[in-house]
Amino acid sequence: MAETMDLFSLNDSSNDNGVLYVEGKVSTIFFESNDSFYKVILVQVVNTNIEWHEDEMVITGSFGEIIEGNEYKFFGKIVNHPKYGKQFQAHNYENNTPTSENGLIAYLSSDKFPGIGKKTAQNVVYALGTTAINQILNDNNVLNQLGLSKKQSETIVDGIKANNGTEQIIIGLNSYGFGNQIAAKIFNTYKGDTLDILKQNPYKMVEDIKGISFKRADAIAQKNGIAFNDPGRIRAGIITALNQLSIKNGDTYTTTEPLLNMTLDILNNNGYDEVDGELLAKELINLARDEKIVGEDNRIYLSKFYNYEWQIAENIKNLLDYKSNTVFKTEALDKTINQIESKLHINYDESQLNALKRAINSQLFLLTGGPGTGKTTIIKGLVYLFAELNNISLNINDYKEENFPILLAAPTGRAAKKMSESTGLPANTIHRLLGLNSYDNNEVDQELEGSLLIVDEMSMVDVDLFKLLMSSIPNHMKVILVGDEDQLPSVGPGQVFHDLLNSDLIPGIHLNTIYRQDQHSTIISLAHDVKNGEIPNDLVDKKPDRSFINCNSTQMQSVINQIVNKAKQRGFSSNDMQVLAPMYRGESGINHLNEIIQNIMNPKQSDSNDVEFRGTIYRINDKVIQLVNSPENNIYNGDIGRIIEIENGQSSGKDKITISFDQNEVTYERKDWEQFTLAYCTSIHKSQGSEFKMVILPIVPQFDRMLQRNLLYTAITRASEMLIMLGDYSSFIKCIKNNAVNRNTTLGLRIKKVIDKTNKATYHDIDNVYTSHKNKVLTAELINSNSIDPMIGMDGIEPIQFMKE
Ligand SMILES: Nc1ncnc2c1ncn2[C@@H]1O[C@H](COP(=O)(O)OP(=O)(O)OP(=O)(O)O)[C@@H](O)[C@H]1O
Repeated sequence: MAETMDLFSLNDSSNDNGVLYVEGKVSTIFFESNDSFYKVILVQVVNTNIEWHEDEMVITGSFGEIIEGNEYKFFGKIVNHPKYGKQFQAHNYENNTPTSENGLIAYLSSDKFPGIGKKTAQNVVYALGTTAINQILNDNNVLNQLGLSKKQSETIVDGIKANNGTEQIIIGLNSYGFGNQIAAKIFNTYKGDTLDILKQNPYKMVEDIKGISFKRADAIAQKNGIAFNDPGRIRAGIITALNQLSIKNGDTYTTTEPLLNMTLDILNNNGYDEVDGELLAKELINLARDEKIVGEDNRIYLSKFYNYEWQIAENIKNLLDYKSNTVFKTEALDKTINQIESKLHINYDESQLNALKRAINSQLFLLTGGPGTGKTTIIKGLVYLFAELNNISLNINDYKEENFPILLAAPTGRAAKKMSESTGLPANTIHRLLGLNSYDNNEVDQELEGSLLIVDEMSMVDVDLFKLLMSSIPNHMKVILVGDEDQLPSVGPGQVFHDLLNSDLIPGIHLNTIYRQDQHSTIISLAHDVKNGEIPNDLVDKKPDRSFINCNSTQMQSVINQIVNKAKQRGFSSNDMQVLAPMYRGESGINHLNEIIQNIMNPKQSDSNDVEFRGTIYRINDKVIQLVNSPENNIYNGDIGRIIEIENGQSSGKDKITISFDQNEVTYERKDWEQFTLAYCTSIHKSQGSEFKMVILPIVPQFDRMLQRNLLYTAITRASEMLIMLGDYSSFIKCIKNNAVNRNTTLGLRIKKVIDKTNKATYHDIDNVYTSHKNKVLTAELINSNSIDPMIGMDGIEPIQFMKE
């Protein structure tokens, strides 16, 4: 039986069964959280079964609306708070304010229950007694025998849920063990229906609420006796599989075989019976009907990604269609660019001049090029050109009342800082620019204000963030997107910059001449060789700025030890020096290398206040990296900081680590320590957007699955002065030869469809969801697969069922 059902029977205090309780009148609410139900209250104790000799007691827990002056009964345990002393931690509670029959009748016949008169209310109360409300909440069928009309029953049930339900819902959520914030999220999503949904289809939460995993829903469902082949379970399995596949592969869509394989993996786990393939195919169709997923040709999308790609394409079209009143003539441009060249002491080359002139006259422009080809130089030139031509002051002190009209942004804090340093103007992360101040934000309320937007490090922008960015850009704003398309794609799904460039429909330029290179610098030319798939003859030769040390995995520890020790002796700080590796696990993986380097760069001192978290030791002065976006703290995935304070929990009851980042300091409680890790060695993915004086790059056969050209290219291009490659020569060669397969995305296709006037198809009239692809989707691929029954979905399903209604 559901746990919530048990809870409601707690009203009878004879049922306390040794559970500790405190009954009392609430005198004050000390604290009430804004984003959860957590409260700290002071209660005048009336009755309790714990050892308590004082009149008052502090009680904490998740409560709905607590009314001062009302009496409640709290169930829980005594805890000893290091600062505040003994408190009662409640996991459950009930309103004890006595309910008389007359009071209940007056309540049910009040205007909260339109259409219910005194007589009907009496009817209900006389039949069910003073626990009527709880009984109805528990099972509204108790009203069936009372001769009420359907409408009357509905009014009573809905009214009780709306008016009285919160308390019961929160108790119910407490009993399922949800933390405060997630409980508040669930309640705010389902309101009065919360407990019904948890009881009948907890899997719905997987579709609706970020942070509820399939496993969590499975555990609740199991308690509530929901069958392994329940449609809700299968749907949630499919949605979870689609999500996991897009996270794992970076794709915006998948195809049947991987989807079905992963769905079955998820569903048939935890000792559950095997789910019948036909049921799975049926729910796939239902999900498409409910517009949770979309099928097109042989592709299957989460609706979100399908819609995002179309929306981005339409936003791009709107920008490109915008007819600006001011088109600058070539002579005017030449003259102004000349002046800027003198001011900045630079002579732009032909393609740079071309980039400046075309970008300034385009509403949307793409600028790409490898390292040192002048992207930053052009960003600065464009800012000056735009300001000069539009008579705009670049002195931000002149903008006391109005916003600065030129917006500069990048996906990470570090990249934004670099932009700001090179232009002398303010730059922001894209999250900050859009005012996204929480992890869950997926809507932007306001359009951006300004006349020019330049975004750098575009290769790191995923489809979610780009959709948000594009939807907040007004059509009159000029947009310049800058990046290096040969770098690794974004961590999140999509390959936006690659798709924009390859659509061939958006104006743009590819800078090819390498400028940041003197006679002694060979790193950049190596990067360009790698990018072009060429194996340089001198890859392993010792150069003034790079070297290659041949070693195998077992020698890695000793080699890294020697290199880092030597670099330290030569005055390199841990900020100047960055070890980059592709994977976390293994002898040459990030975790192990971090341990080795931590011992050299920040060894244990007799008085160091070390703390441990999941096998990693942290101490003051450790270099650490943020692993998730935390817009509320203005800290983003990939930001590097240093531990400046460790508070050991003896005095406060909570362990805390304070980290200083470029932009600010953040204090993390132990529960949030998974948000960062040591950063002496970081992943190549996370190093995007950053540059280091010395890069140490171990590449070994153990990294096999990751050995791709864009990985090596990204790593090499992080080094500004020195590059030390070590490991296995043939693994380096494998990287150069392996030009990574692109991600599965269709943004380019959407852009072509939306922009290409000859092709009439648009988002709104594409009507090919599963159309006629039954055979392709559910037979050919599956028959080729040994792991799946080739007849999945074939029995009893007609092609018409695959069509969107
Ligand atoms: N036309 C030019 N003449 C002389 N020097 C130039 C020219 N263009 C760029 N440079 C110089 O080349 C160096 C690299 O340029 P820049 O930093 O703009 O390249 P980038 O493409 O942004 O590189 P990265 O992506 O690695 O940051 C800079 O020192 C810059 O001043």
